[in-house]
Amino acid sequence: MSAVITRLAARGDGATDDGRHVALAAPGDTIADDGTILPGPHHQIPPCRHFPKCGGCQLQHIDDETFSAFLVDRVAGALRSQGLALPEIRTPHLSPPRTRRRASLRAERIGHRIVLGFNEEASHRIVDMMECHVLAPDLFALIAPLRALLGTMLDRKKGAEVRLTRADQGIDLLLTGVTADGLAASEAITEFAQTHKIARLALDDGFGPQSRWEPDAATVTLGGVAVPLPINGFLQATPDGEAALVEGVMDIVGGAGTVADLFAGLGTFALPLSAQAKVLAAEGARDPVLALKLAAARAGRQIVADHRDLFRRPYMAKELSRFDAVVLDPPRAGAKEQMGELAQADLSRIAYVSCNPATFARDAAMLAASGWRIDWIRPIGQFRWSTHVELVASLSR
Ligand SMILES: C[S@@+](CC[C@H](N)C(=O)[O-])C[C@H]1O[C@@H](n2cnc3c(N)ncnc32)[C@H](O)[C@@H]1O
Repeated sequence: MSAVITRLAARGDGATDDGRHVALAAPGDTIADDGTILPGPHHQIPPCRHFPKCGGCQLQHIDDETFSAFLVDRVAGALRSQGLALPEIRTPHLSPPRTRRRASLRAERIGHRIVLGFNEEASHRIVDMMECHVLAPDLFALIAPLRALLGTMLDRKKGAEVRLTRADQGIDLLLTGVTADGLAASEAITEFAQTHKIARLALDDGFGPQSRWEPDAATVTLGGVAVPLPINGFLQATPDGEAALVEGVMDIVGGAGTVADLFAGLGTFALPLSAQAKVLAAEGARDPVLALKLAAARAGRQIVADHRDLFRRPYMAKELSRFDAVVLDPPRAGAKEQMGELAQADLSRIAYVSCNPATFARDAAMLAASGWRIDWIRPIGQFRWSTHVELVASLSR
């Protein structure tokens, strides 16, 4: 019996109403008796030759309308599984193709060749990247030259990791698992960095990252303030994704006079907020806290940066009650340890930014049990064509 795909499952497989999962099928496709996928109106031709082998994208075979619906479904499904009523779910933001400004790639020597790219889907094998429809052009332009550079420093037995992040001054590169001893290696690094106008090139051979090239201190501008960019510092994946998240957060807590920004990183939200409000920015990693402190002081922004592990030492309800509003943007694990105190705080507004709908829904259910309600949620598809879903949510009481 042929069957029709009616939705996408969480991992991106097409699913029928009777629970059959079919890889690479889109909603509206028909599955013939012999398993052939007969494309429907939402099935598009994947733009990249590496799809579906490359683990960077799982959903290039669906159109944007279906990708948006997938993001909404993932958020709604997570809320339902916690028994939460569905709030208004706003139209998702989708990052356009070729806008990703940070990426973590793998490299390996195979025979005389250096292969460099994302891992294959569910595998340790690397897809040697010849084109990419998600990386921004300035990041992709470095792929071929990086193969040549890695050829001079990659050990035959070991793989390497290549992290690229766009700083204000150019691309910030971190190469992990390579050795570059001796004059020839140093000269190769300098020549590469000069030729490609690299902002910083750091190497980590197992003893921590060491900067080998940084003619001007690398910075990233957040909320109009240049912040020193730590090696391997966290930035939202795309500039437009960051803007959509900041817009959502400002919408929720914009008028507040005092705001606590929990899991603040380099100040993606704290810095724009500090143009009008006094901000407490709490963050568990030392380097971003120091960077934000320095940048805020130089710019005369009213930010107190607190180096604090919010899993082990969450803020107490009494401390949070001093603020008009709270912004939180925890890692994928969510912020369970902080929720009990947050739920009890004398506050009326929370902006919750999440990179994991499941932990967001769990945390929101803890808030809902104390009388908080979710006003609206906007899914954010920063990782275009991937199953990675982010969101910004407004909670109040
Ligand atoms: C998703 S990032 C968000 C950073 C920032 N809000 C932004 O948008 O750029 C999560 C942040 O939480 C921090 N973090 C992770 N575990 C933490 C903990 N236990 N306590 C405090 N911060 C933590 C990470 O270092 C990271 O900066």
